[in-house]
Amino acid sequence: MSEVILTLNAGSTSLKFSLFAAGPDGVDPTALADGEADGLGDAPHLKISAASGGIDTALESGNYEAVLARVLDWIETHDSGMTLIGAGHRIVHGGPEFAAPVRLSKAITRKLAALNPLAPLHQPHNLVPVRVLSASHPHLPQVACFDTGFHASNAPLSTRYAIPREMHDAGIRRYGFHGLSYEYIASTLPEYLGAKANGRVVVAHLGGGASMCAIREGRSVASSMGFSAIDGLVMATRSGAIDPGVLLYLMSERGMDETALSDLLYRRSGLLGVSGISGDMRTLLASPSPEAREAVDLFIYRIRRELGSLVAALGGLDALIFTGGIGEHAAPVREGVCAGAQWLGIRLDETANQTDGPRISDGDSAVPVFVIPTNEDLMIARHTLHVLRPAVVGRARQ
Ligand SMILES: Nc1ncnc2c1ncn2[C@@H]1O[C@H](COP(=O)(O)OP(=O)(O)O)[C@@H](O)[C@H]1O
Ligand SMILES: CC(=O)OP(=O)(O)O
Ligand SMILES: [Mg+2]
Repeated sequence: MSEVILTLNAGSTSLKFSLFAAGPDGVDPTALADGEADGLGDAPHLKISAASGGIDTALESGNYEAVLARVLDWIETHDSGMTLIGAGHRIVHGGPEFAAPVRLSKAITRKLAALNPLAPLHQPHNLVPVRVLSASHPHLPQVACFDTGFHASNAPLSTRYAIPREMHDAGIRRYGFHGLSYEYIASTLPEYLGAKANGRVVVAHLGGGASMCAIREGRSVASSMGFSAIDGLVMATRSGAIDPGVLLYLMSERGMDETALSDLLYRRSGLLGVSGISGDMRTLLASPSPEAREAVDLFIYRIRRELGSLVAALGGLDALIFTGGIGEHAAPVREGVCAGAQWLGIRLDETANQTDGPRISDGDSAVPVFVIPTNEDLMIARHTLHVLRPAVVGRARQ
């Protein structure tokens, strides 16, 4: 009978999940299965991949209750004898109060729901499976793992906006996101960098949401995202950094209110807004349209500039890492970034870049450049086990 952890990463139209066997103390949990329910808005579809046999099927209902029930049913009826001992959730925002992973209670879940306006594209969706599981499995321990948590090591100065102190004290400050991804990457650095793993590293997490993080001695020093997951780089449909004066102008001259601005900044901008075609990097790279080319060029240009800023925060650079769907698979994007980083002594190995690395810098490069696949789910499973371990061990002894 193997004890398993379910990890969940819920978005607006998709629910990604993985199952890990807990394993003995001190040993990494082992992946048993992973899956995704997508098209939850219109054409719900569930796919589970497992060595022991998965499923790939349309769903009658896209509501989270039905989807989660189906996943739990698969776990319970699967013949490998799995016992679910806990669920770990990616929760995008921990606000000023939560940085370390925490076992969820009703009171904590309510506090996290109060942060919904800070991450409207993520937080409300992240919390739906928490409530669904609390209702269907009231005794199953659930753990929240925060995307903001890894950046708790940022120096106070780097978290501050130049606004009145009272506002900073009320939580209006930089947080940073994609922390589970960065923490996982930081944990793999010794394998790729040896002694340099403790040095100054910039990681570019380039996916639907995109950000960059400066890491020193395995800890976050600064990030391109701030108070919300809009700041910094160009993203699939998010603008990234924008002069706040533009927003004031749109309010006064175009009568745009909070709802309209939120829709603009989160859903109609970024690669989609500039190209007018798509927010998907694969589509843009394959498109002959000049607007698609310009969107990709802007994406790359902003990464180059952010790289300079993060190198300044670190006082130098010992390694550059690409991760996330685009970072791991889009060779032309990495090529563009590295071509603009020659001033740092970076030299690309074009052949290695075409085959996604892992090492994509050549022998003459002053700074090694790697492609490292991220694994947010494993990071959630590690945290969840760490939080639950005393309870799990306690229960086993009863
Ligand atoms: N082979 C590829 N070439 C270029 N872009 C890719 C490739 N594979 C995936 N991507 C891009 O990765 C992005 C999704 O990244 P991912 O990290 O999976 O996103 P998210 O976690 O935000 O859902 C999409 O823009 C997709 O086009
Ligand atoms: C924080 C964030 O942008 O997350 P995602 O990349 O999943 O959209
Ligand atoms: Mg992601």
